[in-house]
Amino acid sequence: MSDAIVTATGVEKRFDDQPVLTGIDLDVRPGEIVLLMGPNGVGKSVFMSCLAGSTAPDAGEIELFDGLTPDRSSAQSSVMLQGTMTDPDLTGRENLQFYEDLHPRGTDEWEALAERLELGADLDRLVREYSGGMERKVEIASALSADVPLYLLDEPTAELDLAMIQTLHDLLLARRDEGKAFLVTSHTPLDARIADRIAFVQNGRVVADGEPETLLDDLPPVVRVRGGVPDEDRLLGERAFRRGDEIRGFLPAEADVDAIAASVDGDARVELDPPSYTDLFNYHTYVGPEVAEGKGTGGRARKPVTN
Ligand SMILES: Nc1ncnc2c1ncn2[C@@H]1O[C@H](COP(=O)(O)OP(=O)(O)OP(=O)(O)O)[C@@H](O)[C@H]1O
Repeated sequence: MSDAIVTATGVEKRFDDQPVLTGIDLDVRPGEIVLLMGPNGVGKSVFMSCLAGSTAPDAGEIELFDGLTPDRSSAQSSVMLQGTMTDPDLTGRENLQFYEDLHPRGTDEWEALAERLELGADLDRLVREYSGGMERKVEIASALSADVPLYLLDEPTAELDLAMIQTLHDLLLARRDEGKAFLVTSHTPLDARIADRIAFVQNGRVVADGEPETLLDDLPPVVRVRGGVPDEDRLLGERAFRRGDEIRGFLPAEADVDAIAASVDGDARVELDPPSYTDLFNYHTYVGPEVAEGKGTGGRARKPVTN
């Protein structure tokens, strides 16, 4: 029997006959941080708003806690949906107080959270004067101030600087250790550091779901080439992932490092490298197992990330 507090099965959503979600399956259990990753526009926010009860799926089922629908469980979860939480004509403090009053389990913990997020000095300014990152901090402090077992956070680290991302990670990990559950959307590989599980969304469904270490172990070998350009067809996918004069790519099953070394200039260094979270993101977003198995052409979408 599952102890999941979020169970999504076959969730579908289309807009104007344009399919966005084509059958999302996902569970979240108490005391875990689940990261929902995928490139821009893949449907992460649409799925989150289905879980929040603000968008109705066209098909599939969503159960929260003991068989509740999203609209009947809103008191037990706290939701941060991008750009929908603040009133620009109120100050940061007024926005935070409003959320405390609005949410059935709202608390005044937003004051401490605002300090942690270094927003304290700006709390009495109008939100319309805030930067994108400051507005995001108000949304984060609002969502986390409710004392609930489940938090649904849509791209909380977007627009935060690296130090703030670390602070937010610390906040989430501390609550996770108290048994709280988080579903967090992201396209920042850095966020994988705090994930107990990562689910990758592609073409409207979850294409990989597992513990980060397991997902890393399941990747094809990663090869790093420095100071030379290998024949591109020696690496998986249409594109290798370039950063300066360094190229990273995934090794096809039939290839070996020596074959790649033979295809580059004499001075170039070719070596296997342990996979990073960025490699993991690139693989599930831009390459995919169908390419590794020789069933596709790769280059799923847009540009790979290199940080
Ligand atoms: N209300 C709507 N009406 C029509 N199309 C919509 C609506 N909401 C979302 N979409 C479309 O659904 C798709 C998925 O959008 P969504 O915001 O969920 O992507 P995302 O994965 O969260 O992307 P990002 O990482 O950029 O936030 C997009 O093509 C978007 O244009």
